[in-house]
Amino acid sequence: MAATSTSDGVPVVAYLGPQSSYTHQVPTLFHYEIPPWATGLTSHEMAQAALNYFEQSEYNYKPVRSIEAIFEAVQSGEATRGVVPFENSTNGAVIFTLELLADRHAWFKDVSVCGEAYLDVHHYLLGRTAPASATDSPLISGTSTPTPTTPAPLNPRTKPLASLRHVKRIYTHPQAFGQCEAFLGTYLKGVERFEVDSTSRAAEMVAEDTTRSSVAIASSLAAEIHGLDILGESIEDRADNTTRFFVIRKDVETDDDAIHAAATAEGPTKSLVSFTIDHREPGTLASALHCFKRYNLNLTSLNSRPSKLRPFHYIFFVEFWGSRWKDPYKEVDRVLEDLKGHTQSLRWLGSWEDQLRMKEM
Ligand SMILES: O=C(O)C(=O)C[C@]1(C(=O)O)C=C[C@@H](O)C=C1
Repeated sequence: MAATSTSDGVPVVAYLGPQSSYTHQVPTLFHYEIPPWATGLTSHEMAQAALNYFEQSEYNYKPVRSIEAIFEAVQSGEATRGVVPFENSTNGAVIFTLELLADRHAWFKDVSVCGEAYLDVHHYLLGRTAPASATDSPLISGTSTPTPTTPAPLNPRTKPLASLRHVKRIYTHPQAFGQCEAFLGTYLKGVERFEVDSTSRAAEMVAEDTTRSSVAIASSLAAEIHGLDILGESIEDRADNTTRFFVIRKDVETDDDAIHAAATAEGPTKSLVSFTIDHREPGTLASALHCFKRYNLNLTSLNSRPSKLRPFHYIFFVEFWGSRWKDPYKEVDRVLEDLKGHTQSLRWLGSWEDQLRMKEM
């Protein structure tokens, strides 16, 4: 990772703490790609190896409390890079990150996206096994019963590994709840849910719960770190559950080395922009999007958040093929120029190597 250094000369990477969150397990924390020592390891083995690797590595890893704190650490210069979740293949966009990228008050005006990473996410149900009297009761069947409101309920992919009858509270990150609905709806229906800042924080809280009646949805690594029992494994709704993370940094526009590296890199690229439009006129959004078609720049994602300028007015986020730093035919340059004529506000939010297309090469 080419990085400017912090005052002691060691680059700092901010992630969602405490240790063992999924942002902590992103391979990007090493070199933007899976390191050679991790080839062939399962994600759990890789995460374990990663923790050991952190000790001797040339980066300082800084766990922070929230996604917002990752942006703050990068904007203030406290961290050289930050790793934030952007979207999940089952549960969609991570709105906390979109909200921060919307940056309505220009608090993070120097922050941009400089990389991405995809991580297979397998969730575990962590807690304490039930006292003997409760474990005596049989486990429930594992098939959801159709009801008038849910005529075709999702069936979970796995069964609990132990009785869950003693469970009174479930803790996790809101994104993880959305990825495990079938398991929760079948085995923990009606149990009170508490949203916390990260899956690893959820595991930490459950480990501190002396009543032993709460559970966390977190990684297998979190079970190990917090000494929790695994009450369910691979409880995500879909086996192909994947989260895409962004790597963020500050001041790329004045980093000649980074720009040179991006300009000479061979892989496919992607960029992200945000804009607002006056969408009271028919066709304004279509005209803005048509700019990308004019320069043959494929769109890969479209998101929106309320602009908060007036009700039902939006900030749109558009991701597309191409890089501001590797733009021999000036398509990205020209699309950014053309967009100015179709938007009220416009911000380029980064260009980076497209890891999805890299895998296909
Ligand atoms: O809580 C964590 O462990 C995170 O890294 C956050 C996060 C997310 O926000 O998407 C990351 C991956 C999973 O999709 C669930 C939670």
